[in-house]
Amino acid sequence: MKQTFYKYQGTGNDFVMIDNRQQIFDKNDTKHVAFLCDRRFGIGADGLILLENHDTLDFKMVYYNADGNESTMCGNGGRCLVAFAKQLGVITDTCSFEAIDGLHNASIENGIVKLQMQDVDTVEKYDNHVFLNTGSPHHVQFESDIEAFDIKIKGSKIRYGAPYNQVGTNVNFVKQLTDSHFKVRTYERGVEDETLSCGTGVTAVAIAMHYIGKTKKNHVKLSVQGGELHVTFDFESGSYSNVWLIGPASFVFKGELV
Ligand SMILES: N[C@H](CCC[C@H](N)C(=O)O)C(=O)O
Repeated sequence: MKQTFYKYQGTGNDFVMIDNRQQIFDKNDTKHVAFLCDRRFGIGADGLILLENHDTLDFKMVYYNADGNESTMCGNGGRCLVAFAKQLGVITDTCSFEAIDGLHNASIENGIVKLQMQDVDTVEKYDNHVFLNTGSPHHVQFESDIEAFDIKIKGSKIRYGAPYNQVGTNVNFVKQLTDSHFKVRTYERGVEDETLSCGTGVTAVAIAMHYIGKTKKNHVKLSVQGGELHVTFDFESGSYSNVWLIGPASFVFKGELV
């Protein structure tokens, strides 16, 4: 049976997108998801996203990492899914959808998607890093040689090491550029390599930098390998709310596998 696949990318974090409102995709076939994401034998992507119907909201998001396993929230994927839903005519310029971490509001204008992320009430500050969950788990630490260090070696060591171990975490390396602008490179769990951008990752970095006092701003710019993202938030009595991830989401390709 012919299946139509789309590809989108958000600041270089790329995804195979499937309109699964008819529920025809086999969600348990991990090998098939990994094949579709394979950059040599398949279509190639950091992850795969299903758009599904929802009883009360505009749609539902199901996210898989490139390793074929369903995973936690993908911020760039969520932004791309909003653009995909608009292309399909499921929405016009605003929407609300359900993802694995709950409800998300979003808007799209001129290819820029604003995605509301979950509130963050807990930020763990350690001597040399910060850990928090922005819909996916994120380890955040400074890296002075951010252009030239070996992210795959350093990132996988942290991702698989204690206390994260097999379940793991995403690992974000940060360099401060100004009082509200940071460079970020991310080693992503489930891709097991650097991605050109990580949406929940830059959201974690923005909040972590504010939490440890490296920025006093509540609008932070993050420069990633694949472009630029913005994160805005409110901070009150130790909690972060009204958190928004803002950036471009672009259609790349539509095709069929027979
Ligand atoms: N690899 C992540 C999920 C995707 C996160 C990233 N692509 C984003 O944009 O947030 C994890 O398994 O925790």
